[in-house]
Amino acid sequence: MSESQSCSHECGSCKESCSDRKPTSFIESPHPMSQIKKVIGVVSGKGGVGKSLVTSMLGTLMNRKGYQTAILDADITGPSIPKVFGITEKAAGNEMGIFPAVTKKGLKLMSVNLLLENDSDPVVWRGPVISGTVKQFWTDVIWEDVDYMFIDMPPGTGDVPLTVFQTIPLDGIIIVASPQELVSMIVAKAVNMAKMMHIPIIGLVENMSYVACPDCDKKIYVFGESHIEEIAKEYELEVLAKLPLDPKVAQLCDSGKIEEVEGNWLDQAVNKIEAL
Ligand SMILES: Nc1ncnc2c1ncn2[C@@H]1O[C@H](COP(=O)(O)OP(=O)(O)OP(=O)(O)O)[C@@H](O)[C@H]1O
Repeated sequence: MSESQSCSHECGSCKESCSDRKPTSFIESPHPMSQIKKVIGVVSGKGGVGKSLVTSMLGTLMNRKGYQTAILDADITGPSIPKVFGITEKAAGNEMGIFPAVTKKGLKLMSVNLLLENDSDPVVWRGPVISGTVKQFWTDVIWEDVDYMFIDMPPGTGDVPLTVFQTIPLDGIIIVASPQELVSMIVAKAVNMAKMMHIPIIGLVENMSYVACPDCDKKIYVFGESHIEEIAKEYELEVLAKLPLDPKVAQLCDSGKIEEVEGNWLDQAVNKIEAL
């Protein structure tokens, strides 16, 4: 019920129970010189499942299709995006803002590793400082003319993913999981967090799903049969891809050449993103 006839509509001064109270939005505006059309978060319930790989491959594929593409590396304590693209130079900036690095094929990137003196310097920062840095990657970086921005989210459901969900207007998220995670409650936590925050889930990607035999192409399910279809059904989500564990892909990541990746595993995900 509305508090009184004399409601000022300034919700900060009214009681929590007031029915006219509007939910507080923490969404931040990007830099005034930025133009960003769609923003997609790439999320995982825990670390090391291939979230950065999926982010980099999706960025590469959208860029190959002719879209202006960017990656914001929000994984502040475990940044891996510059390395897989072979970027070693530091970010430049002036009084107007910070400029993202640009890869060989023209993808724009921002990561904490572009700001640290040495790539191996640890980020020993408190949570609010880490969250503040992610926010600044959105507000202070000049993201000119971007059709699709992918955000490599920090793993889990903690403080920093929460900040990203609250401050950056995401058009949707893709959840990446390994076969082992799909039999645990970890994926469910990521799905439920997105639902709580009203962020649309574009779909699920299973990484390290199988190994293809180099001689006969037979799929070997090293971690047992996949459970992704059951999870997708339970949460009414779409399965976008099943990525193999592929030594060629690992080698491209290690040598900073992810933009040379081949394979059509993520085609369905790309189509879904284009249709957003
Ligand atoms: N399908 C795959 N085939 C080969 N190597 C892979 C595959 N997926 C991931 N890797 C390798 O596994 C390592 C971890 O992957 P990645 O950095 O993408 O995980 P992550 O989920 O982003 O981890 P974190 O959240 O800890 O940053 C990387 O060295 C990557 O090259």
